[in-house]
Amino acid sequence: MKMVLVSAVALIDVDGRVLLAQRPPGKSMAGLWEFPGGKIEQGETPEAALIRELEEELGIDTWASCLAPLTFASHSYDDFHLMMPLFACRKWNGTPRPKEGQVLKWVKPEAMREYPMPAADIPLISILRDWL
Ligand SMILES: Nc1nc2c([nH]c(=O)n2[C@@H]2O[C@H](COP(=O)(O)OP(=O)(O)OP(=O)(O)O)[C@@H](O)[C@H]2O)c(=O)[nH]1
Repeated sequence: MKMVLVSAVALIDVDGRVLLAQRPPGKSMAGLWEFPGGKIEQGETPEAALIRELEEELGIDTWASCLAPLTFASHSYDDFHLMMPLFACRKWNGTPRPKEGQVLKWVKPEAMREYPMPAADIPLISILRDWL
């Protein structure tokens, strides 16, 4: 099966809330809430992919030294297998703004179950809750 590498991040604010982004209509898995991030390009590190995606999607800057490996998702969808490292990040420059039509929401880990997420993300919720 095709292997897709995606790098994702739990951005955590001073109140311990996590940023979720709702996938816009027209995209695959539209309407589901996900962690910011995206596909890792050829020759790119997971950290570099995230730094690039955070600028493109949210207009914020962060650094590899602020990205702490937290856990990962390994999940088979119908047409591909997703391998997705999840980093945690508490420090960045700028205020996250939806640059690609997403809806953004800061969510307490205890409330994340109320936000429908992609199947791959479901096991990550309790890990994040226990860790925060
Ligand atoms: N960023 C992100 N992607 C996720 C999460 N969970 C999950 O299954 N994915 C999947 O990983 C892929 C992310 O790639 P992407 O963000 O570059 O997706 P895209 O919409 O540009 O491309 P696509 O339309 O081919 O899916 C998508 O298939 C997305 O559904 C998550 O929490 N964050």
